Amino acid sequence: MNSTILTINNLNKNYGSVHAVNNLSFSIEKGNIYGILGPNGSGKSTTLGIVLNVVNKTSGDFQWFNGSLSTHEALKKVGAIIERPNFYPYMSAYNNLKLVCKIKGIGYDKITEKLELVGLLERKDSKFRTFSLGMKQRLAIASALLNDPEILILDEPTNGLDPQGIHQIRELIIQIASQGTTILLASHLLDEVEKVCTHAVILRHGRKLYEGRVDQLIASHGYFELNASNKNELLASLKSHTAFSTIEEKDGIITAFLNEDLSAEELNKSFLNKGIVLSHLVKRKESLEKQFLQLTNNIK
Ligand SMILES: Nc1ncnc2c1ncn2[C@@H]1O[C@H](COP(=O)(O)OP(=O)(O)OP(=O)(O)O)[C@@H](O)[C@H]1O
Repeated sequence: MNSTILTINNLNKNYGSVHAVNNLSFSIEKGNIYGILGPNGSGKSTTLGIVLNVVNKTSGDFQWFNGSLSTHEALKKVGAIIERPNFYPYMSAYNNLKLVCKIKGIGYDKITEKLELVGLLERKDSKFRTFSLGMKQRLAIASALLNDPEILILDEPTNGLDPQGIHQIRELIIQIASQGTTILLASHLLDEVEKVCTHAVILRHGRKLYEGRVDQLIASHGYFELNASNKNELLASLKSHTAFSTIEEKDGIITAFLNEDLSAEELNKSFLNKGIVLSHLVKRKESLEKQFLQLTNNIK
């Protein structure tokens, strides 16, 4: 069963003449891993800052947990790392987390469990300053999880890390999600979102270019864009066709995503046999990278 963690409606943020977030709407459902993907300056951090109440919005609104709680109360169920981890360098990992618990007013009982989750239990007595960048980031994740949040928010979680550190953080994010924590991360790396996320929101100049499942964006078998004068018959036929996973209708065009190989000729023939005459039929197959580049470079 789905439940909504966060809904953003027509959100805008202006910094002087810079429209950093432009009429942005999307929602986050429980149990998924969301990636906000976009090049530098596309408004990712600003969006995260607004929903975490550290940046003031210009207009629009957002709602945590269907509006059942005040933003202040809701944020107690949110774990977030939006800046470089800030711990005391000469204090141990364990004592740093103890301090976080004190500040947040939560018990110490989760510290060991979270250190183990991020693979730092053996290093719990080491001073923070002796940690690699990747370990520091993992400690920050442990810290953000101390109160068992419903959702973990990460801004560019692998920035600056070496390949091994990047791999560890990505695996960790997937593991945390598998235990039921919803994840929202911002990244400018397409392959990161592709590898880690189930869902993506793609931004450019603060505007949403795509929202949906990553596997549909990848659409490895491609997809058809279709139309017919008898649209209802076409839709019904597509829905009963086993080759398609998802069927969407937008701006008068039907998009049908393939879950197996099917040529345009075969599809056309099977529709003709059913008496459905197509007015539009295009098969598309694009790599996520190509789509991302198209989305981020070409669309105004
Ligand atoms: N405090 C600020 N004052 C003025 N302009 C800002 C401020 N913060 C962000 N901006 C501008 O808003 C736009 C969006 O920035 P934002 O940091 O949200 O993007 P981003 O996608 O997170 O990029 P990056 O990964 O580089 O941080 C950019 O043009 C940026 O210069």
